[in-house]
Amino acid sequence: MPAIRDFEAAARDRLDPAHYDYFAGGAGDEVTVKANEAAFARLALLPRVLRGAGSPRLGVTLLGSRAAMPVLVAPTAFHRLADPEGEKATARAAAAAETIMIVSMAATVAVEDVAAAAPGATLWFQLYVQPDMAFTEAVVRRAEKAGCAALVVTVDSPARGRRDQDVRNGFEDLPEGMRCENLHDGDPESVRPIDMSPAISWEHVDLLRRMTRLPIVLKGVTHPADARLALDHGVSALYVSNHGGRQLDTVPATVDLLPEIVAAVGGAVPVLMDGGIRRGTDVVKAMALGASAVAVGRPVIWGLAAGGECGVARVLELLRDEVEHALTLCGLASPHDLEPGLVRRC
Ligand SMILES: Cc1cc2nc3c(=O)[nH]c(=O)nc-3n(C[C@H](O)[C@H](O)[C@H](O)COP(=O)(O)O)c2cc1C
Ligand SMILES: CCCCC(=O)C(=O)O
Repeated sequence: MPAIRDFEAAARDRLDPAHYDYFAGGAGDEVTVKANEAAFARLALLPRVLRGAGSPRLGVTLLGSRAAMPVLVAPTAFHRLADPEGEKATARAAAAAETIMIVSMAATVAVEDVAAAAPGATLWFQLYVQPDMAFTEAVVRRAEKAGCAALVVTVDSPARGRRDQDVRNGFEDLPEGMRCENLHDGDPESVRPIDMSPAISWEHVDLLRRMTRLPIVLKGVTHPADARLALDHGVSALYVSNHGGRQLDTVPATVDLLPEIVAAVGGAVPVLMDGGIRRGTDVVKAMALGASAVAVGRPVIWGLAAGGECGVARVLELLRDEVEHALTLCGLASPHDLEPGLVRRC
């Protein structure tokens, strides 16, 4: 299969339709879901020629974690709905691609088991701060102990997104035999439901900062004023995301938000982004507009549903090859050489 789109088609064929809809869908009228991809199509690339750049090198280092390419695995929930091995398969594929996997707090395999299944994988842990801070701390300790190298705190979810298609499908809960294995405090018998709380505030970020030595990445920032506030609260990186259009509908496309956030951050910390990346050229555009790296959510799930670990490995390899090819055609030796002049709005 030569493109991510083919994996999506294969995943649609294989998945229970309600599960496909859960993975593919978004909030409200899915304005943001569509906008994320459409925005990349509206950006044109203006390559340079005769630069003698040679073959590009794709490696990046983010918060002390090394990745062989600037494409990370975004945190996504419920991988066992796509493949029986679930997050273990994803982690093995991420390790093979030598990239970073951000393990979701809502994973269907415990973070300890994900780490054990993929020795050598670089894992970061995504956290939904729970109002019970003692419980939150227990989960953070589990992630630290499992060897996760950063804490990605998702802040775009003070409530769950309203996803009409899930309501129509009656998709409310995981099937028998699957649970969110990271939602306990060390006692696997006591898995709790995820509590999305509107009371979460900057104070919780400060508490987390004091709680752990792990670098904190704030995921789901879209407003430049919040980007500046995040710096005041000592975060190690920002992650521009609208949750793949699954939380607040009609938030702008993330790639369109990047320039303002990057300007607000002024190089103080790395800026990651996700939303709508389906091609190597999308990666190049986002990085030209100032992203230090990007992440992919649904493409990984399509790979997992289509072919388990091999499917994810192939999706990551495809993206790697496409980024390398796009950089070559832009006359660049590295993603670090990307700059805004390479992108035109059309
Ligand atoms: C099925 C699914 C589950 C997700 N689960 C989580 C999650 O548990 N935590 C989180 O921070 N983001 C979650 N996200 C959002 C992703 O991290 C990411 O922001 C989004 O998928 C990026 O857009 P893309 O799918 O177009 O690449 C989820 C996204 C999808 C599609
Ligand atoms: C309670 C699991 C949340 C998963 C999530 O973030 C999503 O479906 O977008």
